[in-house]
Amino acid sequence: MTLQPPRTIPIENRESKIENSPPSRTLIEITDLDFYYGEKKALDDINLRLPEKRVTAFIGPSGCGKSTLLRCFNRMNDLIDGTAIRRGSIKINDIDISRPDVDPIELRKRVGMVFQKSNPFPKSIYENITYGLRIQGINTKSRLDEVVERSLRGAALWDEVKDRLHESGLGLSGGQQQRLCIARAIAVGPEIILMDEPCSALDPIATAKIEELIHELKRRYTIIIVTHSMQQAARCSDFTAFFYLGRLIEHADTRTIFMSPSNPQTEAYVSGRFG
Ligand SMILES: Nc1ncnc2c1ncn2[C@@H]1O[C@H](COP(=O)(O)OP(=O)(O)OP(=O)(O)O)[C@@H](O)[C@H]1O
Repeated sequence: MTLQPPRTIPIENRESKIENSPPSRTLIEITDLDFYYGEKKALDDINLRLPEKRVTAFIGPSGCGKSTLLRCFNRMNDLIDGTAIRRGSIKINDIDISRPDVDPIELRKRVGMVFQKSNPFPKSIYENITYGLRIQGINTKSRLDEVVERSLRGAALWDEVKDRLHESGLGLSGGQQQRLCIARAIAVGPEIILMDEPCSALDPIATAKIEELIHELKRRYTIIIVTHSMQQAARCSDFTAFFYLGRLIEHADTRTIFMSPSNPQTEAYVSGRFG
């Protein structure tokens, strides 16, 4: 007897039942977006609306443009020479984020990012969290203490580190470092948190903690997560967008994408037949 891989990912036990949640307004609106690296088109005619205080997963095979689109939301691609949105727009709260009067530094405070590999600064846990506030000129100890505690609690890390706040962030485990990076993003008061394969370097226990945290964070933040793990998308997202060769193939609530996708390419990908 040959064991076949499951054709669909079981999502019956997910706590996140969007069917029972009130509808959420659109926070990010992407219209007719074409994005280029030099002469290479990496995103082709993307139209997508992402709801506030929900988790949206971006899935698709390597090179399909997931990270590129993620980096458009906080204009991180501006840091790469030769990149350009040549057509279309991205609006957050109805404001086109490419407008010349939108300051990318301000934008990145509102749209925080957590990367594949955790990247704490080589500083104490306390300094990691307060760094963004200090460069804004906030130096009052009581205020910084308050933000440190709130951010670490928000990232489910406070109990593990409250007695070693002045030790190096680099002394934490991989999973703790990733939660420290989430706390650092939270500290500057974002609305949106982008996560680019945040668990790909973590073991299953650390991954489960981050997924649990994502579930908590969506009460206050809009989360977009790029993941190669179909199980992770099924477990922790409310909506899923499937990309292929720079195009958005299908976007729907996660249950629909995994249980009854309308596009045959989506079906083939989520059932593990390609990718
Ligand atoms: N800095 C860059 N310069 C030129 N081309 C790039 C750059 N970054 C990405 N690309 C190209 O853009 C396309 C989309 O890449 P992107 O990294 O967004 O895909 P992805 O779906 O996130 O892939 P992966 O799952 O492997 O991370 C690919 O063809 C890639 O080679």
